[in-house]
Amino acid sequence: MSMKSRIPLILLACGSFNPITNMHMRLFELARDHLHQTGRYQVIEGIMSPVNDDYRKKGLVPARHRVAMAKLALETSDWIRVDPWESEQETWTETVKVLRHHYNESLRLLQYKKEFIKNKQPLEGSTENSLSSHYTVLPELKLLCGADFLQTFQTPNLWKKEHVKEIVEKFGLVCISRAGSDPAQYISESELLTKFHHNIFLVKEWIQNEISATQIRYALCRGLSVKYLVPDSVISYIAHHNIYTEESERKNEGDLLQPLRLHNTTVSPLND
Ligand SMILES: Nc1ncnc2c1ncn2[C@@H]1O[C@H](COP(=O)(O)OP(=O)(O)OP(=O)(O)O)[C@@H](O)[C@H]1O
Ligand SMILES: NC(=O)c1ccc[n+]([C@@H]2O[C@H](COP(=O)(O)O)[C@@H](O)[C@H]2O)c1
Ligand SMILES: [Zn+2]
Repeated sequence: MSMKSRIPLILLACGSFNPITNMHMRLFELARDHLHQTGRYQVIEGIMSPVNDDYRKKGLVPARHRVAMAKLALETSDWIRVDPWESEQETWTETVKVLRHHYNESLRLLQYKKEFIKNKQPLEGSTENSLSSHYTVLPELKLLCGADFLQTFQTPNLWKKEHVKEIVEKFGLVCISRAGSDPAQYISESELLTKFHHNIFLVKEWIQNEISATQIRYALCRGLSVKYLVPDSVISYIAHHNIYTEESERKNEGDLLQPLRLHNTTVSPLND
């Protein structure tokens, strides 16, 4: 199948990125290679979506810093970008709603492109960038994650079952192996994941790279080097703004994650 006749695909990674590490960027490269090797897909874009501050994870520094660091790190990529939409919402947004947002955005862009091709002239409000990828069929959007993320689907009150269903049924998952996690086992233990396993791509990383953002923050707090684990531009940004300190590490200490607060209540939210 030629690249042209393949299904265009966008990869979306949601997470704290506190801070972005080289491994976060590797996830995209590994996923793209894997999907291209299936012979069915052409990956046209990668989107990294740093979580909202209201997620309340321990040590989570302000989103403006996490977005700025991710932008610096991704300057060397010609296909992955950071999208601040999720981080700019008033509160934390459930991941399925982030997927819906980006899906609607790709739909809007496609309609715009079709109009453009029909009229052969730019429409109002256009940017050159918005026309950069030349697909004319609706791309698929898949959630990109590490194997530990898949494991969290089993945590009580963290995810709504109907959301997990929508993610694996409507969108799909690309999951990269991570030491200590066995994604094939999580799938086999879940009736829902087993039902939609054809839409879950498991990617084995043979060159294991156990970088963790938490360990990076700990090293920074102790004044240790994180060179070659995080891009130099990010290291300079962290030093310049003195982002990771013992004080920043205490942020949200003892707080419940926002999804646990929301899903623990018996009253369901109105904006489902
Ligand atoms: N070394 C890794 N191997 C595979 N997946 C990873 C790795 N590091 C991060 N990921 C994935 O990247 C996404 C974002 O993760 P996150 O921002 O939590 O980074 P992290 O390194 O896991 O940070 P933390 O240690 O704070 O949890 C998640 O889907 C996570 O599974
Ligand atoms: N119910 C949900 O939609 C839900 C629950 C828990 C985490 N998440 C998302 O998963 C990601 C987890 O990030 P961390 O691995 O950094 O904690 C975040 O983007 C967060 O918003 C979503
Ligand atoms: Zn993590």
